[in-house]
Amino acid sequence: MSSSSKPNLPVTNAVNGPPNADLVRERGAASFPVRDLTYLVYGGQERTEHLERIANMVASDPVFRKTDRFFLSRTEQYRRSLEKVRHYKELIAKHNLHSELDQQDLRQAIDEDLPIGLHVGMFIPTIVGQGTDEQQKKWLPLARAYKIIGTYAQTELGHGSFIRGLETVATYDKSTQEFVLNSPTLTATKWWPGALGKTSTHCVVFARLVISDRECGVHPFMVQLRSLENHEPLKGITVGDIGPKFAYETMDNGFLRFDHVRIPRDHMLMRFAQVAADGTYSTPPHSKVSYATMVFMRAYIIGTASSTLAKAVTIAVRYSCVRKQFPLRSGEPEQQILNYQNQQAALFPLLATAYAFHFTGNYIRQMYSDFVRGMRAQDFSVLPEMHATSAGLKSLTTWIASAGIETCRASCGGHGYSKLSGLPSLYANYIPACTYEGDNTVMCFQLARYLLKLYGKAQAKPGLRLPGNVSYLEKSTLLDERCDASTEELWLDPARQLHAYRNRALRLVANCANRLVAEMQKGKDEVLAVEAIKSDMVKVAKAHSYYVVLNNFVNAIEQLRASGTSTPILRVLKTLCDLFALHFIQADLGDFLEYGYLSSLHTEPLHAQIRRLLEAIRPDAVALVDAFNFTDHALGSALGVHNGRVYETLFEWAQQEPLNKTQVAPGYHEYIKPFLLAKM
Ligand SMILES: CCCCCCCCCCCCCCCCCCCCCCCC(=O)SCCNC(=O)CCNC(=O)[C@H](O)C(C)(C)COP(=O)(O)OP(=O)(O)OC[C@H]1O[C@@H](n2cnc3c(N)ncnc32)[C@H](O)[C@@H]1OP(=O)(O)O
Ligand SMILES: Cc1cc2nc3c(=O)[nH]c(=O)nc-3n(C[C@H](O)[C@H](O)[C@H](O)COP(=O)(O)OP(=O)(O)OC[C@H]3O[C@@H](n4cnc5c(N)ncnc54)[C@H](O)[C@@H]3O)c2cc1C
Repeated sequence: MSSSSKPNLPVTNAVNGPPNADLVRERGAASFPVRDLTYLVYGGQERTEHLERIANMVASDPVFRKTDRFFLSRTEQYRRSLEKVRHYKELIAKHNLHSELDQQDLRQAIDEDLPIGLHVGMFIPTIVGQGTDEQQKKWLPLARAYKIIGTYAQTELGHGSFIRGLETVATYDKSTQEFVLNSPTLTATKWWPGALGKTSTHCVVFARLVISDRECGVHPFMVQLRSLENHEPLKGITVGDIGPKFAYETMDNGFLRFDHVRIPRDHMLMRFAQVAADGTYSTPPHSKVSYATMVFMRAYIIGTASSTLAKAVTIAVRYSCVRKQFPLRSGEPEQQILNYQNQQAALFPLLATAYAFHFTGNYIRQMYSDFVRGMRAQDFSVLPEMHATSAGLKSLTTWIASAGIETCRASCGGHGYSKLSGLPSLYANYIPACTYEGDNTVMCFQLARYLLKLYGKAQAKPGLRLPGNVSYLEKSTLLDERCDASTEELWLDPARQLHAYRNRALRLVANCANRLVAEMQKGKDEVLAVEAIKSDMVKVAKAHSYYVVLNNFVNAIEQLRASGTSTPILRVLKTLCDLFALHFIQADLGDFLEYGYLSSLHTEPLHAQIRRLLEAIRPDAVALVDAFNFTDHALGSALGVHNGRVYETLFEWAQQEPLNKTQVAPGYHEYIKPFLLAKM
């Protein structure tokens, strides 16, 4: 064999050998029926089996392979994702997967940021939410059949968070009944929208509507960007990719400029606000109704925090079961690293959180459906609650999931740093969720503002009834109450756990409100007073959102109990719920100690109970991650493979590294050989 053409490495087929014995043993020792928990997570046996059929179909299809993704250039990754889009469409036709739900299941199984994500997730929902019946009739069939591909173009170079600051203008020309779209400045350039750069033929553009020099605020407009014949940009449109990013290589986030581009009047999405032919403007029934797609997307993002964190935890827990370091005493076998308390303390709260967020996802989905039902009947009364709650939960869940993935990566030691662990790319592709669809901090201000307002109302009008999740704001007497969990057992009482979270949230709201007043008494107007309490507002929003997550977890377990769920499943869910509740008190202990809600009388049993919960979860840890039911394809990780053949898989996958294609390194002749062979 020539020394430079082929690697001198053993050819292994060891990845498919017998499963790792430790994993097998742990799976055999679970305290609950794993399959039943899987059914519970995915909505029943039938639904689980359906999802499995789709996941297995995807996992066995070479077009959807992931293992070589780290060796592809950006352009190759983009092309590959387009190939996946084409195949996705072929499979829909071949397997008759025409329902929205089937297609969602298929995309979820493909598990990649495809350049049709924005088409499905925001372009179509905006037509549905903001278009008139005629507009929907015109564009939805084309969009659903992928005869047009669209995106959601709102953010600009100069503004993302401050939507009212957008600079793109749509000026109504009464004489031709057209809007003239223009990007008057460099900072008016649309910047960031996914799939805008190279893929989309159309987009919904958010622009400030101007009629006869009158500013009418930001509205959505349907604009064709590229020819449907040859994909060339249309006249007056400058469009392209924004260049390299932290990750997200499969997505062509784009820029877009308009040079006096004309679109017909009926291309403004006019379900709520209208411009008549003569230029008469009718205002929408709620000033923020055009922001509804963002609310939808935030609700969707909350739902995905659980599955993303669950993936990271699955990888880390399985690997920690296989990985061994150090005997406890000399001569003894080495320990699985999952036996170490520190490893459990890092991973099990995240495992508990993945389950907690699952129930938060269910909750927000239900809240969103109720909200949409109301909106269809022109009832916008739930919008403020929906907006504030989803803004807060989107922030909390994405922050925790992002930090959690990194914790999982670090807990896998050196191999966690390998891209083959799947964790670096999971992290890099997930973290923009803290920024897109509303920067998390800015979103927290929205929730805090809502809470402060309600608190003020409740103070001004005793007896006022507030909606369920915020009803604790009515009860200022709660502020005088203290924790009475002075034993480990008492800390397992859900009522006491919820009391602690409610008390903390109310105290932070009340403090913020008091500080606001104090700032105003010092002479600041309300705007500047708010500026002086902004970091506290973030804490308020987080505290309330923690309470909502815990409350839903506790309620979900109660409902499961009432519906006859088996004792072993209830027991393990209760243990997870307890760990979630107690871990996040421990993590923010200062909040609870600062105002004397807790003292060392309570913190000692709290810490002790947490240690007991970690021990309780240990024997079920593998079963609990198995219950998430991810395929190896979905995890894309050599460390998280179901059969636990971690080292074999790592070794085999590493052989694909292009540097290993030759025995002698590229560059050897130019750069290494000269000094190696130089005369001394
Ligand atoms: C739904 C459940 C799930 C169902 C599952 C179904 C599955 C469906 C399939 C989906 C498939 C999807 C695949 C997708 C894969 C793609 C992955 C994601 C890709 C990334 C997408 C990223 C896209 C984007 O980022 S788009 C751009 C997003 N931009 C933002 O979010 C900007 C953030 N800024 C704002 O929202 C606002 O400007 C804000 C809120 C910061 C301030 O607004 P403004 O200045 O106008 O208002 P204020 O003066 O501050 O407030 C006035 C008043 O209005 C209230 N308010 C503000 N916003 C809203 C709102 N949205 N709704 C209601 N009310 C609002 C505000 O609170 C104030 O109220 P007051 O009472 O006066 O205090
Ligand atoms: C991967 C990715 C995909 C995206 N996809 C899309 C898309 O498809 N369509 C689209 O339209 N957009 C998209 N965006 C843009 C995204 O929605 C915005 O970047 C996001 O809303 C944040 O806005 P910004 O960039 O203006 O941040 P900025 O608002 O400039 O935030 C910068 C910092 O300033 C702080 N800050 C901002 N305002 C305040 C304030 N009032 N008080 C205190 N602090 C403040 C923030 O907390 C943050 O720390 C995408 C972005 C990314 C990263």
